[in-house]
Amino acid sequence: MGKDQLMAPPVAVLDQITVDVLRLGYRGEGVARYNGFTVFIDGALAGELVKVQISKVMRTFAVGKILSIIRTSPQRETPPCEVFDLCGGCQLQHVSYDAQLQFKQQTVKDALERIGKFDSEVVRTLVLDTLLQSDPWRYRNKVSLMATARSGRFVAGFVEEGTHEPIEAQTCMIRPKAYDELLHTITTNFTELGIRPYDEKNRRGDVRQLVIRSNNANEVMIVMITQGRELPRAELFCKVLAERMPEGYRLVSVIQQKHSIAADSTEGQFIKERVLFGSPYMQEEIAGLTFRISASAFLQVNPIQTLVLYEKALASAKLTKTDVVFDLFSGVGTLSLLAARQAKAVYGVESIRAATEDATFNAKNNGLTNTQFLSGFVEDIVPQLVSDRICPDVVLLDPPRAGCAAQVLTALIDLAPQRIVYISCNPATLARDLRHLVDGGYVMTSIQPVDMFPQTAHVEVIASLLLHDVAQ
Ligand SMILES: C[S@@+](CC[C@H](N)C(=O)[O-])C[C@H]1O[C@@H](n2cnc3c(N)ncnc32)[C@H](O)[C@@H]1O
Repeated sequence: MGKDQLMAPPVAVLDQITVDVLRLGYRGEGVARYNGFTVFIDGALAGELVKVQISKVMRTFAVGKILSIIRTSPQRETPPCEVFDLCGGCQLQHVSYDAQLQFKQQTVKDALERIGKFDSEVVRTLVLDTLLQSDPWRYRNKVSLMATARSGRFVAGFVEEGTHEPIEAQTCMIRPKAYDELLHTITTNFTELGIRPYDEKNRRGDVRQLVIRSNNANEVMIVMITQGRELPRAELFCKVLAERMPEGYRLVSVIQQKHSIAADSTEGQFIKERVLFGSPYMQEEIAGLTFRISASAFLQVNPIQTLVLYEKALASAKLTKTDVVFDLFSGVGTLSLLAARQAKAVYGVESIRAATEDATFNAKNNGLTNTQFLSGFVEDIVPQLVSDRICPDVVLLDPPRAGCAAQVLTALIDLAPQRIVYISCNPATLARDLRHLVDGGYVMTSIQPVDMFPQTAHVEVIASLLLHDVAQ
């Protein structure tokens, strides 16, 4: 049992205390100690002295709100976004960009030491500086917005932290400026045509979530996640929207994704998709290849940093024309096809069927004949590949935040590829999985944080590993 768990909390709700902020926590919140007890303070920066009012007390920590900043950090900046304090989208707009990059590097180091139990000296030498984005604003090519009704108007926005409540804002500093006008057009159009937001309380209405995606050519896909029924006047909605696109933008696709929403849950379950306008896909150009992307398929959301991420990952993979590659969690085959240009053969594995179909199409469309994409869970497909005696020289891994299942890592250790390049969006699960691989005979050669999500506390990491025998 930790020391904190043994002591009675030295603070109560509404107490006012003054504390030195020691560091940022992994969500970007300030972390302080008060009489040996941990206090988390949103918006406080390391090195600041802050007066705080306690808002919540738990057994091992308390949460406080800043009343005043007595000593201000030189890293503090004025957030340009008017709703920064409310919105759950960004956590670090109040931190200078240099300090954001350092914070992300430190988050990765902390996870490797704390969760992976790696030696601090090893971590210090392996974890490189975070790769920056030269213009760290308005980078997203996709936003997912919650819908609600306010005073008879249709409203859609990022949600307030810890709630399902969308925030109304004139603009958002991490999406393209043209999305402001586009969103205004969509929501006005919805209101005028009687397309209603889904109401969680009485379980009525249509659109629960609105997804806007665009590509390098400013072509736009709109996805409406709705409950079961057909959308009223959908055809007219699409026609008006296509006519009123922001200058330089073109509507290429409007999709309704129907979800059932169970009576005892707010979670929806995907039922089927209906193309209301244009194509079921959008296109994107990445490093000289063209990709088609279905509405339900994953694509990296920061196109500029995606190039940096893939270039670094492939440089670490050191592919040659004799290498057989597994690209696990392959999405629409972006990394697989880039790898296929340098390797003998690439096997991609992806659980979303539409994404796997996109990947197969993309390979053919780009004239790459040395790839095969398998639809299913990595946990099921990797053993099948093993039983077919297909052994990789190199494995690329890019799982979701949960990381890799232990059985997948164990299977990879048995397969013993010479190199593993693990791309992760969650340092905690990465650290856990690296420990598994290192205990299984791999040596970490570099850990490269990449800033894919400026202004947020999220960090992407490329971990490169060599089989121990090769590393010797
Ligand atoms: C972080 S994305 C990476 C996709 C791709 N590498 C890219 O850069 O676009 C993770 C992908 O893994 C898929 N996925 C999630 N869990 C999976 C599993 N257990 N087996 C196979 N694919 C899975 C998701 O659908 C998603 O496409």
